[in-house]
Amino acid sequence: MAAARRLLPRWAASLRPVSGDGAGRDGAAYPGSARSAPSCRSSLCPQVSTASFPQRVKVVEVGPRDGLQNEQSVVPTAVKIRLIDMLSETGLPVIEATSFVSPRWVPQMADHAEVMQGINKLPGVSYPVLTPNLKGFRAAVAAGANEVSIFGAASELFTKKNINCSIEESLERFSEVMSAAKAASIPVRGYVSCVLGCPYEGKIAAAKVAEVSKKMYSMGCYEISLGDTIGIGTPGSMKEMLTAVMKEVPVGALAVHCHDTYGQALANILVALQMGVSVVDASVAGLGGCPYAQGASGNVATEDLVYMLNGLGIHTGVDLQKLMDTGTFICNALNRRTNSKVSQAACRL
Ligand SMILES: CC(C)(COP(=O)([O-])OP(=O)([O-])OC[C@H]1O[C@@H](n2cnc3c(N)ncnc32)[C@H](O)[C@@H]1OP(=O)([O-])[O-])[C@@H](O)C(=O)NCCC(=O)NCCSC(=O)C[C@@](C)(O)CC(=O)[O-]
Repeated sequence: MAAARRLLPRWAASLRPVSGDGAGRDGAAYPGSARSAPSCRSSLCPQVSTASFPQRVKVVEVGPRDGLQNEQSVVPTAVKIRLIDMLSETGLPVIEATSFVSPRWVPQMADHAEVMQGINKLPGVSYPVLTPNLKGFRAAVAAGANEVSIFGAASELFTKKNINCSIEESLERFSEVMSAAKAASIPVRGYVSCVLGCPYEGKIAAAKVAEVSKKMYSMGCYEISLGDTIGIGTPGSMKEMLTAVMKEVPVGALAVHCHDTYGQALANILVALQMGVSVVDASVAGLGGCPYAQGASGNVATEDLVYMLNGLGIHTGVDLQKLMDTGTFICNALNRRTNSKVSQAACRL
């Protein structure tokens, strides 16, 4: 594997995976204020062996980008800024803020510069943005971005629909972004979409996912986020795919990004955790989808992910109650019901 230098964001050192035997886990369920956050009553929890789980998980919040990019009506910039500012107060270490893509392709993200300039960036929190090419990268840096993500896919047809080029061409564009990012000392995250299935090609071979992931990692991405874009995977296909990818990319550099279309997201994440993955993407209130994967529902709700991790005694640093309040804020602003089962239950109980 090529030894490209990877620029790590500031928070990386404290959140690298710790393959654990369970000893020394602090068990602090809700760092900060727990207030009325729902607790995992042991009588209701399945008897899961936590022996192979990481002690800490870095939760990457993608709601402001992955969530809002798919909204039909225009979300006011002020609402996006408020959402990000509220998320910043929850203890999340990474909040994907927006994307510097063509406004003709994704009109919902056209206010990317205003969002980046309007948010209150807290120390210790990273606010990455998507940049598909050099043009997007330059605009992102001009708007104050200090971390970016490039986004490819393991499917030719999805790549064409999403960023209008082949996989090979996308990698060429990404290498231009990588060079510019390296010169500017900006860390780059890499997404690989359609890792468990494609809306246009159907099943995607795990070997293809491993190949694209390896190429993006070899370019210097510090982390590869494996996207089940249409949420079609199961714990079985997740295990098969991760087994292939982990032969090419160290598990410490992998994240999972699970949409919940088929209701499999948490189960798939659990398998990934058992296999040593310690970075998980999620979207507050389960907002979102992908404009180029019709019918795909949002990412796993961040509230549900944090609830599950709390129940496993895995540290995230995220305040679940503040997260639920943020979910309520954005759902009210969008006039929609939350997709978070935890928030729904908390309202009923
Ligand atoms: C990549 C392009 C731009 C190629 O689009 P293209 O049309 O092939 O680009 P082009 O280079 O031929 O340029 C055409 C026009 O776009 C402009 N342009 C070119 N680049 C940019 C830019 N960066 N920002 C703003 N404008 C740009 C460029 O200047 C030109 O403007 P014109 O001269 O016609 O006025 C386009 O396909 C695009 O913007 N796609 C957006 C894709 C997208 O945002 N998809 C959703 C995110 S991916 C996702 O959700 C999956 C993920 C990450 O969550 C993981 C998962 O779930 O699997």
